[in-house]
Amino acid sequence: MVEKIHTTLRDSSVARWTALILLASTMFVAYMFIDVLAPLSTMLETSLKWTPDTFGAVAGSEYFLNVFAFFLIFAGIILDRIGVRRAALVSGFLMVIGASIKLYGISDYFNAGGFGYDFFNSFWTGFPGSAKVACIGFAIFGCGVEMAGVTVSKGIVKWFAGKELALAMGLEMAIARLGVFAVFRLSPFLAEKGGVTLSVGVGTLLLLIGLLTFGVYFFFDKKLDAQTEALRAAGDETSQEEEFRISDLKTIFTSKTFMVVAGLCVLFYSAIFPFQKFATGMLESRLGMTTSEASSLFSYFPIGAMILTPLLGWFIDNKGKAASMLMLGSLLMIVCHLIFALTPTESFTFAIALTAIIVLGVSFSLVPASLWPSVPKLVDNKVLGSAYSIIFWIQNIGLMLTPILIGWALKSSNPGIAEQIAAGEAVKYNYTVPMLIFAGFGVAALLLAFYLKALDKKKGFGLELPNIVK
Ligand SMILES: NCCCC[C@H](N)C(=O)NCC(=O)O
Repeated sequence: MVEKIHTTLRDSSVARWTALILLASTMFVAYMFIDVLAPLSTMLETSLKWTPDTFGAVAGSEYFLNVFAFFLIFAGIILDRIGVRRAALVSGFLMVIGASIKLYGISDYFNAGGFGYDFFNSFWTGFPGSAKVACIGFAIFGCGVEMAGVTVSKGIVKWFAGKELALAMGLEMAIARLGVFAVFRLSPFLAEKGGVTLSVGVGTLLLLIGLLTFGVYFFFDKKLDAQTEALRAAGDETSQEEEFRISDLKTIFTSKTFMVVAGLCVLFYSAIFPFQKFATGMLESRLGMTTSEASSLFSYFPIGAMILTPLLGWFIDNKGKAASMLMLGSLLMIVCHLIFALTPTESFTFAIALTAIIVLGVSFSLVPASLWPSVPKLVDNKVLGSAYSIIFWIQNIGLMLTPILIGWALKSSNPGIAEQIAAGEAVKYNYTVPMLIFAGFGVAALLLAFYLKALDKKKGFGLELPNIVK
């Protein structure tokens, strides 16, 4: 007799949380790689001649193909068509390939005249060949990491919809933040031992392990799909999933509320991720610290977010209030960036810097914890992958342009400093203008958060309501 299945892996909490850990482990190493060079801006300026604008351009290159080649939009469509497990593998491969190219660009072998060195240094000579190769690699890595982000979000909805969705998303982000903490501690340590190549080399190796973790997830996902299919065939699962059509994308682009959420996302994140790239340099300059000390101090930023994001996720699952949290998160961000920008040097102590970093970490948990689980309330499940990828795409435009803008603003507001550093003088950049720009993004995000709350009240999407259906 064939046993009839009434439940799926989704109904087992052990299986559900194991699937989450597998997905989140890859994001842990991916987020490590994103910021592997972030604490090393000073070292890169002396070893590879990367001035702040070069450093900013390399940081922004992560998003280049996603934005200009519309890769992220395709990634969402591909995801909605081929499903979570296959998209996870594609994204994992892209990350490993891109990271390997970036590693080659900054390697001693390349910079001692290795393959391609002459070619990459033969044009646009103001931008080092090492930075050009690093940009190509980071742009490919960027396709992988953003596709992984969309895939993991859809994967979590697949396993946790109607259950602990915001908590699961919060935990996934917490694990990713732990990766940022780890890299701010590990990268300067490794760079001191074996140069920037060792830091990036270890990051690349970890990504390979992340690809294997996605490989293990593949089998979990396959089993869940087989069980869900069996339930459908037996008639226990009533709602047959509708097929995704490209024309469905129109519903996303024409949703005003969705576009407001996307606007808020780009403004908020433009003042967070690009800030991470410049924070070590800013703290070195403002507190007169070494790279390693400044990087260790900044590592508390993701730690605050790591602890709070799952707790806030739990709160949103059970009590709601996501739209209000978006407002509070934007407000806290403005205050912190203004502290970095405007506190006079004599008052900008270690304690003030640490407090502002921790409060910024709180802001960095309030917004992601409330923003990402709100997306399924705004769009149909069949276009969810595309919806996440469109938000990420809009966000990526900001993440690409902001480091370029900040690098340029830093150089322009400090005339002559790059030349003095190149000549070996111990001078520091002044970060006031870049920090004011970050605060400006926060102000715009706050205004949109107010508007979103009003829209939700009028249209009733339930952004302030709990996720758990009792
Ligand atoms: N360089 C940052 C990559 C992560 C961007 C990604 N699109 C995202 O927003 N993830 C959610 C998060 O809060 O980390």
